[in-house]
Amino acid sequence: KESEHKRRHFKDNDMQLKNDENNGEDLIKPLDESWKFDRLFLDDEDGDMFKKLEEVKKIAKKSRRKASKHSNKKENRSSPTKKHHRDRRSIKKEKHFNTNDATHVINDKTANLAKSLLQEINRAETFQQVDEREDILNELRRQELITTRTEPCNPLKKYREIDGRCNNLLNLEWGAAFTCMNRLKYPDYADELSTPRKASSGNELPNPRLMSSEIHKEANVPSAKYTSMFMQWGQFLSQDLTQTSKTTYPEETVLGDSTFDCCNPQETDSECFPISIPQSDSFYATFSQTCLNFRRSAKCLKANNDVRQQINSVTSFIDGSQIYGSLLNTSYNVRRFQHGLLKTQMDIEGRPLLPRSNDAANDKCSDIANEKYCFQSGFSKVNQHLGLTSMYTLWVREHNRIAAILRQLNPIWDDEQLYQEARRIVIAEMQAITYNEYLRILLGHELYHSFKLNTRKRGHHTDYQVDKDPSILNEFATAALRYGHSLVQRELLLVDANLNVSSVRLKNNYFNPFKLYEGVFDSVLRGLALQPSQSFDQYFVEDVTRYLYKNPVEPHGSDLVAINIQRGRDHGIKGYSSYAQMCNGPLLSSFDDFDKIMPITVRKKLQDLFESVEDVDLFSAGVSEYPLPGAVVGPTFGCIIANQFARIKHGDRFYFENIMTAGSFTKDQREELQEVTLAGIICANSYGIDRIQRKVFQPVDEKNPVVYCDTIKQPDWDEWKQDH
Ligand code: HEM
Ligand SMILES: [Ca+2]
Repeated sequence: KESEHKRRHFKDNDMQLKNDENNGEDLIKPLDESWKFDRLFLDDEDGDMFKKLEEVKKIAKKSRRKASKHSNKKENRSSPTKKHHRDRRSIKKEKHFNTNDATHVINDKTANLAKSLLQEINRAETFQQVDEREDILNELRRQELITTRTEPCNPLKKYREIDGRCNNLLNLEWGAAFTCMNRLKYPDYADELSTPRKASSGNELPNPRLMSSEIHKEANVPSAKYTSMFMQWGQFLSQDLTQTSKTTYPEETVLGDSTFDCCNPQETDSECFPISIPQSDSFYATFSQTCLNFRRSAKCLKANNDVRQQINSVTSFIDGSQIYGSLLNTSYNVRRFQHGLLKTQMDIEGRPLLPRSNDAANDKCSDIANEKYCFQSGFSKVNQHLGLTSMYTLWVREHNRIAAILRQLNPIWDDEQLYQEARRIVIAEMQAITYNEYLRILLGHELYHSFKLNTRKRGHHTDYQVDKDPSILNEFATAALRYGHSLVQRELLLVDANLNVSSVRLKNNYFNPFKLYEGVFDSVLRGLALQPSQSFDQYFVEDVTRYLYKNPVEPHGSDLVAINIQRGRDHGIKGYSSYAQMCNGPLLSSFDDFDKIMPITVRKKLQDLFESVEDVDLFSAGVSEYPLPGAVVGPTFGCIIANQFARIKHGDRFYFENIMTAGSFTKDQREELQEVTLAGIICANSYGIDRIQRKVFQPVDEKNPVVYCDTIKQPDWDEWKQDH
């Protein structure tokens, strides 16, 4: 009787999805209350655990079969060539849009966004099947890194798996580390399967370094609206969500980037895809530099067909994986295994820092000869620059602070329970800051609300939606979220307790986090909160376009903008116009249409460089769009970003505002967490900061004055006393 009951649920859900497809109005339609996977288990607490696991497996199998049937159909329909023609035809058919600026572009938006989100739910199935080819799994097992993979999921477990598996109990690998990225649009490879995108005529696309130096020039335009803390949160968050793997195996990801010198003519690696520097280049030519190193992202072995996909080596969820790691062995490396704490070491003032790198000889950062050690965390880029390393430090401190509070409240909890409970709280705090503070500013009112990204205040909750695929979208990782590169400043300010200011130039300090040992943590955070970031626009600072990762013995570095453009082509990301159309409806059928969305100067350059409107790279045009009203980004990046954050909110079984799931907080706990702010976290974890503005992503002004830390609300941790 019970299984019949469950079957009925599944059937209902099929119908529900069909209805959803016909309904373009409601963006994310809540499914019927009875259709809550966790509830099937939670309602029946005495049931036999083994039977439940069997049930989960059966259901997962069934859904895979369904997905594969579905995807076969889809594949036929969207074979690259047919799809190509369809796109062309529809571009011709649609009307020109007759608006004057980005404000009007979104008028028609809600219905279109809704449609695109629903279409993607189907696409997700095409790209995200779990392929259990034994040879691949064996290879992964051999690496002995993905240890949790062979264990069955426990649907009642209160804590997330480190590798993100078992979050979605119907699709166990959705959002897990080391799975294929998802996509909004079918990839556009020159050979339709794998080779980097070319112009629609078959010719080469414009040179990425030329585009960078012509369109994305160096310019210093500080923002009046957001601080460097906003930039820093964006980068920190991006490292929780996505890291495209350069290698097929997890253990090589740290070193993968620079082990091949693709500019060396002797290098025969087939994955090399170097960027040539035009002879006319006014900067690199002075150093007789003719090439920038670039190696293609690895092909995802789990993809279910021959069309190349890329690998996300971290968990797609906001789950603190940059702190805790995305693989079990990384997570063990950073734990102290005592009182639930993470490992730390002390600065000269006796304040906690991240632990020492556990591979100083090979981390390409530590200077062992001079006894200077870089830091270790859950993610390999932690040492990239001082602002980033400080943000990581803040969160390791926060974890240990919470673990200590919990231990006081519940002295009987052991290391594992303290670690997991502190981790669960820290993740909730990161989610609260992201949805409540960060996205509100990034996306502006329209997109933020239409994608239901708001965190609800007191008394409210969210419902998990098992049909939402949280996996990171390639377009989000490879173009839209890289919007943040436009916000990066040349220098990082250090502001001491007496407001004396000094600065550290980015280009001279890549992978040079040693100042933290001297006790600059507080000064870095004050600097991030007080300094404006660069504006979001087509311009970038030279510290990233000429000196990226410059090492002390070289006069120049690489060019991040050229790399972003090349990366888009490497991943077969379609041209900008197809995303602009998907997001906003209006068609960009001639270059003149661009004038409504971005500066004329940019349009003219694009027109000079590109043969055809549909060839323009997504990253390049996306960063050039005018911002939406009240937002940082423009309509196309905004829509891709909102879409992704909707997926990892509604499609995360452990999202902190969910009720009726294995990992749900109590109502009172949830309400405490809903009010967490980054200002509060900074106050609680820095020894010398006693005042700060409440909204740290926005500059200090009359509406956002500097206030004393003790006036900033902190959660009431008594709610976590076990028998409370
Ligand atoms: C000083 C600041 C920053 C530096 C030096 C930096 C540098 C880099 C580099 C070198 C890459 C790899 C590029 C490639 O090989 O394709 C990258 C990727 C990326 N960056 Fe940044 N970045 C910075 C800030 C930011 C910010 C503020 C954001 C977002 C708000 C951001 C978002 C991303 C994303 C989403 C990726 C792609 C990750 C992936 O999936 O592989 N970055 N960045
Ligand atoms: Ca993550």
